[in-house]
Amino acid sequence: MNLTDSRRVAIDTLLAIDLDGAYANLKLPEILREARLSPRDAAFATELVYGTSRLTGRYDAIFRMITNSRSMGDLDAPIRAILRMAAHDMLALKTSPHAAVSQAVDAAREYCGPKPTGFVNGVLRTLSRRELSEWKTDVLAERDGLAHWYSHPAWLVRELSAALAAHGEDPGEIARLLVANNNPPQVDLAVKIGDRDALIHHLPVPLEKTPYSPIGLRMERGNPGRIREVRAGKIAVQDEGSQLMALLAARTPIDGPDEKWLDMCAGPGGKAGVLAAEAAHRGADLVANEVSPHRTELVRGALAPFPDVTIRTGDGREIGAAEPESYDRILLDAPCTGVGSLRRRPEARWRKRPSDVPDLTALQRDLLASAAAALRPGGILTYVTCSPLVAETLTQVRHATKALGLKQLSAPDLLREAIGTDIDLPEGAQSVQLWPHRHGVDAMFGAVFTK
Ligand SMILES: C[S@@+](CC[C@H](N)C(=O)[O-])C[C@H]1O[C@@H](n2cnc3c(N)ncnc32)[C@H](O)[C@@H]1O
Repeated sequence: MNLTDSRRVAIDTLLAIDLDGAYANLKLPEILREARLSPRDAAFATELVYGTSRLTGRYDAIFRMITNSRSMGDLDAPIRAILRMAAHDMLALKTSPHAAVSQAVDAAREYCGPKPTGFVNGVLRTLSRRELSEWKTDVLAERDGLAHWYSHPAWLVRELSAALAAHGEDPGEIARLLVANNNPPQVDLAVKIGDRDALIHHLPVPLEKTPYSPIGLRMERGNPGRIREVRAGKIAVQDEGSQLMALLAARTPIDGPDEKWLDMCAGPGGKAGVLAAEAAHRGADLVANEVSPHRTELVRGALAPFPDVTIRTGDGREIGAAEPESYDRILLDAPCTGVGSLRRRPEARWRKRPSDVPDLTALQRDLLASAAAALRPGGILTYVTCSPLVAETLTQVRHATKALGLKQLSAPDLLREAIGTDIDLPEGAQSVQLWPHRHGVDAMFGAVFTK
């Protein structure tokens, strides 16, 4: 049996991710376009790429056991990709060991010549002799076994456990969180223009209402691009957690005028779309600001149905000084590690470093100071991250109240009262921290302040 086209596509994509820092969601479609696979083979290649990328840490731990601690980094890149893919083929997709091993050996020969075929064959045969549950017991018993088995960097597991505890959750839930990070998310849609209850019956794919967001629809399967309203920008693909944060920013009641709104870090324009729809209903003017020119163009695309929004490129850190006390309502959806949305980006967790955090938290602090200065007294500032890490969330809230003198409002109460969302959150929490394993959404954080 020759190497199948779907496995060749998977190996090429895994190599590009490993060697060139490619993103699976961009590279795979490019390679699939050239390969012209049948829809079924394309789906198989997609599962191989995404599944292998998500569970790389688990498979590497098993290979270290089989090879007496030989590091995967010492192997040639194609052999690394082939072994990981074959492990996923066998252990997760339940391809027969005979077929999976023979495909891997063919692949090794095609990519690297005959020399490594014996090694690949031997390692995979050893892997196939034990059940998944037996490997699990052994890997979990290792130091950092939880991180290895659930395929996350060990530092990140420590940070996520600390975040669960700090946000009032049970840190014993960490394994459930890691499992949820390894499950591909459903597709959520936000209805920006139109009535969700009327639309749900007229759209060409089966949809349900999201459990928490009053503007959300959920698709378990299918291609949102088939929906005309999605192509027209009236409905947008957006995680339900992000929808809730945008609604929190838009609907928190305010004393006095409510006319000038700012989205300080708007790219690529997801939450700005929700804000624009709300601003249009309520006669407010929205400024959508973004530092990166390329991402400003994405905002322009996302806001095409809302021509009244002012879209501009600029550094949010300068707005406070340039436009002091000018805005009634500000959303600061801050640049962050993004470790709350690991479900979406299978390779992302391996690219984050603990050393990324201090630069980001410094930027977040500067943006918060600028937002606080740009807010008029009595205005509303909503601080959001797609990360639950303590340094990016609760530490920044403390900074906002202690150093910047902002007053925090209860975001859980506001979710209930202003958005009508009854969501299970820890008793006494003042901020909202959502979790994939608890709420089925990205781990978004939101805190609301006034000054
Ligand atoms: C978390 S993303 C925002 C996501 C967006 N609100 C949405 O819902 O689609 C953070 C954005 O902040 C931008 N950014 C980073 N530094 C900035 C700065 N100094 N001023 C303004 N925007 C900045 C990044 O380019 C990125 O687009």
